[in-house]
Amino acid sequence: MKILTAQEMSEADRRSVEMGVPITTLMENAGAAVAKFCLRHYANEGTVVVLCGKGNNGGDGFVAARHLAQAGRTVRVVLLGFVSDVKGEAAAALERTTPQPDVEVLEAQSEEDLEAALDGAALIVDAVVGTGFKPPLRGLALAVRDLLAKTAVPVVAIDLPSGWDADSLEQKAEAFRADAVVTFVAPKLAHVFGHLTPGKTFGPVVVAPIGTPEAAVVSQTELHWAGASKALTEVPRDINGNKGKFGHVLILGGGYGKAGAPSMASLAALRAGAGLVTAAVPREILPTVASIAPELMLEPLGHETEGLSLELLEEEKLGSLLKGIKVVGIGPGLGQEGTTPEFVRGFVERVTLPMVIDADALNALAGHTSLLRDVVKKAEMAGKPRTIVLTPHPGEMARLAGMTVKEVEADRIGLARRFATEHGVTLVLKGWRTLIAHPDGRIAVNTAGNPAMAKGGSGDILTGIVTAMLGQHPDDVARAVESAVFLHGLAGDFATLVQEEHTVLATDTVGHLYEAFRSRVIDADGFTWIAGVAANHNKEQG
Ligand SMILES: NC(=O)C1=CN([C@@H]2O[C@H](COP(=O)(O)OP(=O)(O)OC[C@H]3O[C@@H](n4cnc5c(N)ncnc54)[C@H](O)[C@@H]3O)[C@@H](O)[C@H]2O)[C@@H](O)CC1
Ligand SMILES: [K+]
Repeated sequence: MKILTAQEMSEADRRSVEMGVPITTLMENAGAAVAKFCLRHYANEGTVVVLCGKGNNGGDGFVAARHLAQAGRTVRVVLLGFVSDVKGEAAAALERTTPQPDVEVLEAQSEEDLEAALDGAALIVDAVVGTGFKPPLRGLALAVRDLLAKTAVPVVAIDLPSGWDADSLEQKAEAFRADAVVTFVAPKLAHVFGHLTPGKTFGPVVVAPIGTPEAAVVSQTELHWAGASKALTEVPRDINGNKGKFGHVLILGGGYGKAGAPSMASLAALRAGAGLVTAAVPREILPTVASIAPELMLEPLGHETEGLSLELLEEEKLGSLLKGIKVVGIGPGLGQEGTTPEFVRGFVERVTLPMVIDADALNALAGHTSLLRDVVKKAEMAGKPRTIVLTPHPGEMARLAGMTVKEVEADRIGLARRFATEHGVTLVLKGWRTLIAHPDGRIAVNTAGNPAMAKGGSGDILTGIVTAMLGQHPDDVARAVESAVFLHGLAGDFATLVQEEHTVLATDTVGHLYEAFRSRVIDADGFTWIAGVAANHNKEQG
């Protein structure tokens, strides 16, 4: 599912018309979708107040009002202006709505009018402005924003909360409050980079199909939504699958006082469906790591104090370590003692298995990233392309790229794309939002996860999940990595729903992976949930 700019959205509208789907149809489908969402997710009694602007966003509101009235709701349409100001498609939609007996239409001219109109509302639909927003918010819309801020009545925004700039990567506080957003055709940048309620887990942001032909949707942003790749995990596992088929993966990590990281990565790899997981860790911490799960197999590495010895890179030692292994996750808790960094570089050079490089293994590559480009090129020449996935947080990215964290955060999309394409690797750049940049330059944006996950261990379990997904889907690297990142965030969302943002531990998140796998991003109405999947799943489960 592509992520569009407002410009690309209006071009999609234009192409739709050229392809025989008129705006009237799009508006009718849009309004009907909004009404369906409201009827399914919000209380089914009390007055629905539909706040309408004079443009087509308002037009969607008129259509939604008609459907809500036909479903038996008492509906109050509040126009910010005069009916005579409404033109074109929106005016036609208003015509189709006004004969409804239970739809009253008020023309609001002042804050008092608005206050009176909102009185007694059980649900508010924000159809004031959508992609036609020209900042800054002005006139009566300002009064509406302030009134909505003072009420707790649920607000469903059509297309965008009014005051959101569709193309913005972060939202300004001037926008209308919204508890849910129903947008159309595809998410816009604001839907995946903004967040409804700053500091709280997402409200629902859903994408409704409205009949726009697929061919009409063209995007130059080269950005798409990572959640669509979850479909990869929704294919029932092969009934005559076996441990080997689902991949035997190796987690290589651990060091002095860092038994937890490889333990968590291994546990997460098991929970994410790997057939077999072996943890290769220094001898001293082996019993501790083994205690995380009896299902885990162990391989002793050298001694933690002097770091990993280069002898481990010898042919037969490496051969026996990697016997039967499909994918390696290297780095959790590895440390940087002694020869460890040199070991990591030697490992990346010699081992051609798909690998996920995280944490201290990433630090070992800082200043040596040309090694990545070289080994990828060498493998390509040999006709056996290599799969290398890096999973840096901004600090590790800064060291890898030789920049400051501030510089990394200043242009996350550009940097991720450049690094991935220049080195021929898949780069998972963690943060808000986590980006998955593929070697071909395409970038997926993850919209699952929440601040509760900014805690020790979160990265280790992501490494485990990515490693396990690659082991199960070696021929679909892009979607294996995208689904792993999305499932990781989704599990964190489920954990936060039953706990609280301060208390969730990385191992709790692992414990909620089953809900993440079980949930669906497309609901019974055909709406795609860009955000709010966890809450909706729990609601649907009743
Ligand atoms: N494929 C799609 O996305 C479709 C889009 N449609 C709707 O059409 C909308 C776009 O319609 P328009 O282009 O007519 O524009 P909008 O309706 O989004 O915005 C124009 C209206 O917003 C007001 N406005 C603009 N900036 C403002 C500001 N800073 N402060 C206060 N008021 C402001 C204008 O006065 C005008 O009333 C979309 O958001 C969507 O809801 C649907 O009708 C059908 C298809
Ligand atoms: K709106």
